[in-house]
Amino acid sequence: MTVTMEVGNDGVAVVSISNPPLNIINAAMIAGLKEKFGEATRRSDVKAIVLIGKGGRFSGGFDINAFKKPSGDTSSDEPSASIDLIVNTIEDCKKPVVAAVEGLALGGGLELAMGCHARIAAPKTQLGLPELTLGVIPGLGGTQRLPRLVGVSKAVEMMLFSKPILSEEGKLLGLIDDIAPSKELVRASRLFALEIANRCKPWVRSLHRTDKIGSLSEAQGLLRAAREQAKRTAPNMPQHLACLDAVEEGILHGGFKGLLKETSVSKELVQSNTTKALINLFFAQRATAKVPSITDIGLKPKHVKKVGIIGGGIMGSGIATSLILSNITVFLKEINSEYLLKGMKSVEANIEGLVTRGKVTRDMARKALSLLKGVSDYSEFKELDMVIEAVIEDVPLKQDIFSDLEKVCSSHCILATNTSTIDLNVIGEKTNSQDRIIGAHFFSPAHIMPLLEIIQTEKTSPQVILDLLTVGKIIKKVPIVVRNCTGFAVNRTFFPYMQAPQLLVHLGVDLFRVDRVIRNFGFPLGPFHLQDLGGYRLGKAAGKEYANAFPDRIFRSTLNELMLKDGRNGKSNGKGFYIHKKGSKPIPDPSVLPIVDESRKLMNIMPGGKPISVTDEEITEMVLFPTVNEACRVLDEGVVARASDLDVASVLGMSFPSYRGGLMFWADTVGPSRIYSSLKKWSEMYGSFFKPSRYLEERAMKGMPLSIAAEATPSLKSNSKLILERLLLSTTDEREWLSIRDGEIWKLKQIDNGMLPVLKLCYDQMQPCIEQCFALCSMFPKDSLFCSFELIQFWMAHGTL
Ligand SMILES: C[C@H](O)CC(=O)SCCNC(=O)CCNC(=O)[C@H](O)C(C)(C)COP(=O)(O)OP(=O)(O)OC[C@H]1O[C@@H](n2cnc3c(N)ncnc32)[C@H](O)[C@@H]1OP(=O)(O)O
Repeated sequence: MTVTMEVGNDGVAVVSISNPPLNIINAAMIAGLKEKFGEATRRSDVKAIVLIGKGGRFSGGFDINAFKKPSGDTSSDEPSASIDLIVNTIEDCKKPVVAAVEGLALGGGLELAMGCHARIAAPKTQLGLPELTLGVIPGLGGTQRLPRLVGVSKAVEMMLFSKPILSEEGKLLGLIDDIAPSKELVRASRLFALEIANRCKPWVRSLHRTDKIGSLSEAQGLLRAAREQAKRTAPNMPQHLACLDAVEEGILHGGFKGLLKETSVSKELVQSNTTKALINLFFAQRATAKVPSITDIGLKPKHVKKVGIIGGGIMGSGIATSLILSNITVFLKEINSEYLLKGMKSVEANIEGLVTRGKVTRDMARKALSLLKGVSDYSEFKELDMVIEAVIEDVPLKQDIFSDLEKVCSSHCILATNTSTIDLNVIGEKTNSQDRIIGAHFFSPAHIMPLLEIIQTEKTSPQVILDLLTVGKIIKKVPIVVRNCTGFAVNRTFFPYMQAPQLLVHLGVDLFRVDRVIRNFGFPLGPFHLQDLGGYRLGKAAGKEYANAFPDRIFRSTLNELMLKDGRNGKSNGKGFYIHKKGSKPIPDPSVLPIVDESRKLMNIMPGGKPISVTDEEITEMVLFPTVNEACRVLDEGVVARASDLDVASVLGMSFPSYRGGLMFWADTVGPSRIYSSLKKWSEMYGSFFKPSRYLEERAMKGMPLSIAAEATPSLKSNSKLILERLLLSTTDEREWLSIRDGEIWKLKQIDNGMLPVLKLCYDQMQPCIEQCFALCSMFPKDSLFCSFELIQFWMAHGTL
């Protein structure tokens, strides 16, 4: 990480920031910038300054790692930077400063540029303030300068939706002063800066501008409407309203007061659980791209240009839509011309829907549809790079298709299936191509849902996995690579989520209450409503698979069968637990209650024949703790590489509320021991459905978080910082941890399910002791990685073991 300065003969100092790959801003960079700007201001040969980001990307913003401070630590580098760096050093600089912006300027990156007196951008540069997606607000003056540069309405839209714009739009809005081709960018910026110095161009301090704010009543009207919208669309995200408050403060009392408000609000938000949860998701999502033994072994991804899709139903047409929108040619195959036409029309309707919602332009839609070819035989399949089978969940049918594909496709063609439950080894049983068979499990609707579950068998080749991962990235999905098992990672983890509500209802709880409670937790729909969407035929087929695979923990409900017998198949025929009418919101259907009663009688599991009495909190826990329990098994069996993959999968695949950080992150905030003891109690009361898994029991007994993967422990040997993080310190009555944050060691105590810092220690002093401790621990089995805090303190005091 460096900040350098070069002064040219023209008297322009070019200050460059470099912190590859994204020039992320941190404390060292802030110090470097202050130093170079100080030098440039002092030097008499410098007339003007140009600020650039090295490596073709101006800056991805402030270092998000700095937001991961332990609770209670209110120090932060960013607030002081807002005044010290952006106002005092850059905006109030005695020499004009021009930002030469290329590639991207996001968050703190754009805020840095907005502090300059002008901005020249390369074409197609992304400009945005995405901080709200992380639970914080722009903290380097963005809430004040963006409204002053582009107007309140556009600024609020850009911040609340966290959607970047391109430099071309930025120029129209006044955020960018000029556009110059990448090669000319620095030269154009130098000239612009000199023109300001020579007073040929205005010297603008954007914090002082008011011309774009409009009248007070107009601005307040806009903010009122934005607040109403934020309350509706982001009810559990405090940062949305906080951001609007900061904007309003600046409008009412001036930009500088606005900055102070922004700073104080930022400090508070950084401590919030929402921020911690969203930051967990940010890093979890990035981690999914790194697959051990796949992405780290030097393979190069193959270019996938032509893909065949077999089946033009909801899934097939959704997948086709995703691919053609990313410039991949699709051959959609159906068994006859009638079904083919239906499939093609479905793709067109998907694209039209995206155009209507402003997600895709007419031009993009036309181009995408030109890449879609309908076929009813395999004659074009020889040329394909990949085929994705998306037919109904019928084992013999899928086996026949794969056997045909092996014959008609070239030997390098990837053979993927979109099955959501069936074992891939069974699907490929009639072929000799197991090395190129892979699961590509999309979530419905496939052109909208962002998750792609990639399933590898023990025979799938790493190249094939890498190629599908790359396709996933190209079509803008978040791919998680998982191992083959019934239901794979996502559906398997969530099958108890669909079953527990059924069990609760048979214990006498009202089904609509269950849905309401789960919605209040943050899911967009309750589990019964979700079952309506999937349909009861699909539910029955999937239920059979789980009953075969996991007979020890299945709840065999009669309700599904009775629903089908009553002619209810959920949304598809308008009748389920809810009444579904086109164009109106589904409403609870009271006529389903006698069916529920009949099922209750048949199952007869209410203790003493009487409905149980449970609180809303217990309902949430009885639905979600079994889900966490299954996630523990998925983790324990190595179906996913790390717990954070399940956080991403739960949010993107199952709509688990993002502000809770994902299933495993949330489970760790609840605490494994609480989850374990509740499940144990319920398993004694209501049976083996609730029986705690071995993994959960182990973690609960050791007081360890669920999200530390078991296989992570041996690799700790090579990284003493990580060792420290993982060293669980057991004392007589509390759980205590050591944690390293920004080079400092914190002793944390578990209080009210949260980890609070109670002591700061010196890392350098502690390090040799920890290494000795680890050397000692490594002589024992993995499970004995425990040592007491008192013992470490003793070593520290005596300097030896
Ligand atoms: C005070 C301020 O107002 C507060 C802020 O500035 S908060 C930060 C605002 N900025 C953002 O939210 C941008 C976050 N980053 C992104 O969205 C994407 O990284 C991007 C669109 C910029 C680039 O995407 P892409 O090219 O796919 O690169 P991506 O793999 O995501 O990132 C590369 C590496 O940089 C890291 N990174 C990206 N942005 C980061 C940030 N702001 N802080 C710390 N690390 C960051 C990623 O974790 C990844 O690290 P890894 O290689 O160790 O996994």
